[in-house]
Amino acid sequence: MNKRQLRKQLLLARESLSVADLKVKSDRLCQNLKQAPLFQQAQTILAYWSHRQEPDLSLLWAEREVWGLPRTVGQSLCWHVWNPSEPLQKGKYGIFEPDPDAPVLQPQDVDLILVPAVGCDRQGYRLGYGGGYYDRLLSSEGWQDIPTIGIIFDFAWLEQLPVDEWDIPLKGVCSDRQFNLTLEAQRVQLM
Ligand SMILES: Nc1nc2c(c(=O)[nH]1)N(C=O)[C@@H](CNc1ccc(C(=O)N[C@@H](CCC(=O)O)C(=O)O)cc1)CN2
Ligand SMILES: Nc1ncnc2c1ncn2[C@@H]1O[C@H](COP(=O)(O)OP(=O)(O)OP(=O)(O)O)[C@@H](O)[C@H]1O
Repeated sequence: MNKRQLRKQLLLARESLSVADLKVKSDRLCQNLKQAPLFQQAQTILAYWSHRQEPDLSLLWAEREVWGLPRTVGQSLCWHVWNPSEPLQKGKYGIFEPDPDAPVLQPQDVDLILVPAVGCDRQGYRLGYGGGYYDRLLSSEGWQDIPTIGIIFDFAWLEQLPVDEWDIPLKGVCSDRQFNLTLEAQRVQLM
């Protein structure tokens, strides 16, 4: 299957989850993240506001006062400081975004990126909505060395995704069933 067909199939499966199932799975996923040393040791974490039944990270908001949320600006993502008590506004694609006047986060301010995904594979490759936003971000100056964790429900964790030359593998994946660093990330950490 190519990326477009896979995206369609995985989005359909995700959007068929019941509200109750979505909550149970999202809360389990948040618990798995909370237990990961990478999460515990990170100060400033970039997250996302759930869209189209993505795992809902709400259970995490109480864990930190400062988060980073993205705003799409042209072809890029701009990251703003967000405190969970602050309101968000609907942006392009209907996704909730932070106030454009909120302080901007630079890569040196960031310890961890929680990357929303439609699917991930064992090597950490990611399928997104097809905009290329995270691929462009993670290939740009300053952003390459920040740990990245793909966030998905377990059914979207596949053996192997089709890979394009611009795809950059994530360091790990977290689902409602497990948190896993890729073999490559584990190898680099051991060195
Ligand atoms: N919650 C959340 N916020 C996020 C992302 C995300 O994946 N999840 N993004 C991650 O990048 C950025 C937004 N990226 C998006 C990219 C494309 C579409 C979209 O709706 N695309 C069209 C057509 C795509 C196509 O060419 O096939 C569509 O799906 O109908 C939506 C969001 C920033 N914010
Ligand atoms: N580093 C990059 N520089 C320029 N263009 C890029 C880069 N990475 C990806 N793109 C462009 O983005 C488009 C979408 O890529 P892809 O289908 O892999 O997106 P995605 O990872 O699913 O989407 P998203 O990150 O928005 O969720 C591709 O057509 C590609 O041309």
